Amino acid sequence: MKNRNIKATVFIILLRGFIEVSNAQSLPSILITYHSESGKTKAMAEAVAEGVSQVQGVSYILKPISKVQEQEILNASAIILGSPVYNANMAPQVQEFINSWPFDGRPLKDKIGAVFVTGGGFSIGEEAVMFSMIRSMMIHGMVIVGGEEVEAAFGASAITGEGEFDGKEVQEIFLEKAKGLGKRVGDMAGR
Ligand SMILES: Cc1cc2nc3c(=O)[nH]c(=O)nc-3n(C[C@H](O)[C@H](O)[C@H](O)COP(=O)(O)O)c2cc1C
Repeated sequence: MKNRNIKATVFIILLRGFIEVSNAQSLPSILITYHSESGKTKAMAEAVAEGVSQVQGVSYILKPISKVQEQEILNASAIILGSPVYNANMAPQVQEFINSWPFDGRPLKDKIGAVFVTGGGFSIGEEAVMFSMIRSMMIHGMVIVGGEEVEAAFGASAITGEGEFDGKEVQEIFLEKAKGLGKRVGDMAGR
């Protein structure tokens, strides 16, 4: 009798573990990925992740583009991509990353896409870079989502090197835009 009880208990524990793992695997997964040399775009990526984490029923992966595996791109329901502005372009590493995305059969079609950037100054490339990344996502057939507020309509951006924003950590006003972007993408991916 005692043996039977032990077997039943072990079976229930294993079954619960199996159900938990299956649930975790079936949650929509959001890939938040970025390139960052001096930490500003990384700080925005972490704020995006904080926003996603406010949404129930979705999971996320947060990592630099250099660490992303192709399978993580294919598994993702949404990709939120961040770049610093370099001479009014996305960082070359981000362009290379996009160029590496699988295209045959359009496996990224209908995935959600969203972007965030950091740039040194106002109106010297941030919006151009957001649209550049958005355009590439659209070539893949992705569905683009902007931020929660009109101030992040095309994605979240932060100014990191001009006037009062120079020489500091990324300011809260910009991190809030990133959180809003993460939350909105999380909401959409969960639907
Ligand atoms: C080579 C280079 C070119 C840059 N060009 C621009 C630019 O055209 N416009 C802009 O707003 N900021 C420009 N910046 C500033 C960076 O975009 C800004 O410092 C950014 O926040 C850095 O992000 P990170 O800390 O994630 O590396 C440039 C920086 C570098 C290193």
